[in-house]
Amino acid sequence: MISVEDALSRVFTLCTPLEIETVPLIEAAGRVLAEPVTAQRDQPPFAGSAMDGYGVKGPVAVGQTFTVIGEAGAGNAFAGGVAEGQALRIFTGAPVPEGVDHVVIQEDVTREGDQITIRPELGAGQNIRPAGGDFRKGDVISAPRRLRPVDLGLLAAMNIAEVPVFRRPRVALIATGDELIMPGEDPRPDQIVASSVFALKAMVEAEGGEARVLPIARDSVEQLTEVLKLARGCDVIVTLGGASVGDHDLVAPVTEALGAERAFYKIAMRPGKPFMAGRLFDALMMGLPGNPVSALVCAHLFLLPALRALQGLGCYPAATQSAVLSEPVAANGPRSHYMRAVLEPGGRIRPVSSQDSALIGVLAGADALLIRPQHDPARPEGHEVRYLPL
Ligand SMILES: Nc1nc2c(c(=O)[nH]1)N[C@H]1C(S)=C(S)[C@@H](COP(=O)(O)OP(=O)(O)OC[C@H]3O[C@@H](n4cnc5c(N)ncnc54)[C@H](O)[C@@H]3O)O[C@H]1N2
Ligand code: MOO
Repeated sequence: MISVEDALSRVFTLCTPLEIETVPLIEAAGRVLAEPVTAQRDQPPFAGSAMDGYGVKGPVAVGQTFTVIGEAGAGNAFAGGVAEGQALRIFTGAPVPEGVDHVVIQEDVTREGDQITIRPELGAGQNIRPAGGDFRKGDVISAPRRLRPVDLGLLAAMNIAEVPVFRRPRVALIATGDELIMPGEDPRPDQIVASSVFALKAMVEAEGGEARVLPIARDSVEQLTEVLKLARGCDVIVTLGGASVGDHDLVAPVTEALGAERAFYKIAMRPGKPFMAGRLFDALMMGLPGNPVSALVCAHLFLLPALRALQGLGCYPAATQSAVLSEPVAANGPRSHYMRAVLEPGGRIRPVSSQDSALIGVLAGADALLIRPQHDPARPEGHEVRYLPL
């Protein structure tokens, strides 16, 4: 058995960033920017009013009067200039014309006809946003970068209509087992519902991948072979179950017969020991254990980091955080343990009582995986530990 760290670095050797494609900005949410892009204009592109009021030449004093000579609004610039003693009725977002260096908010003036008088409440601000105060033409957005909603807004403001992004990884998901049915079917007493594939599909999509759920492969060499062949053309092939040593655990022999090169099998971790990875049909192949918690823990630790690497985000383990134990934990054995745990107020963490890897209900009730390193000794309440947020 190899360590989680060793397994992950071997997974990364199987990951090369996918090719770059150009997509319209409107479709770029969550994609990974592949090349730096530069702003096409200054923002704001002109010095503009930050308030509704009157543009004048300062300094401005209480009691001073001005004659209103025109109006400027957002998208409707005032063509002329403003001289001393003159005022321009101006609205938020309007360009400030030549001669105006101060916008007095309308609450601070009294207006009669075309005359305004500055009231005693006069505030201190100039209320003018300088040109380029947000960003300048040529400013660079660096890559790689996962595009968040605010990044799309920024790119739009920079007048960038399409962006270079890494192609989405295509991920085939194959549940295996004679006992499995799909949700909504009428199960026999000895059958169970294929559950983890639904969670995995959502995880893959949340990480920017395109998930293809293939038909359930029954426990026969022919069936599993047929379904695996449907995964040709995908970047990642994920099987669920059939990874262990039982007579019906066919993933290793069948993928090998199809030409898979296995990078490793069995990890010193709990749950998830029978995890395997390698290459099949030019794709990254991952054989996840069947127990739902084992499958999903392996996906957090290996599949999601691999999807990030394929999208050009580099080779990094899943991000962890720290908390303190709210109760003591016993010594850990030779496999690192990813304990289902709940986070509590005050930065504390508590492992739940049942750690059976078949219990998806327990995993759904947890919000963290508390990480116990291999051979970690017993730890008291208050000890600082690392965890993976779920
Ligand atoms: N003699 C040994 N037996 C087992 C070992 C071992 O080292 N020696 N390892 C155990 C560990 S640890 C795990 S984890 C499991 C993993 O086994 P498989 O990957 O072969 O998984 P299956 O046997 O196919 O299924 C296990 C369990 O999970 C259920 N399952 C399968 N697929 C799904 C799915 N898509 N959704 C929901 N549930 C699923 C399946 O019905 C079984 O109950 O092996 C141990 N055995
Ligand atoms: O590795 Mo198994 O995943 O402990 O149940």
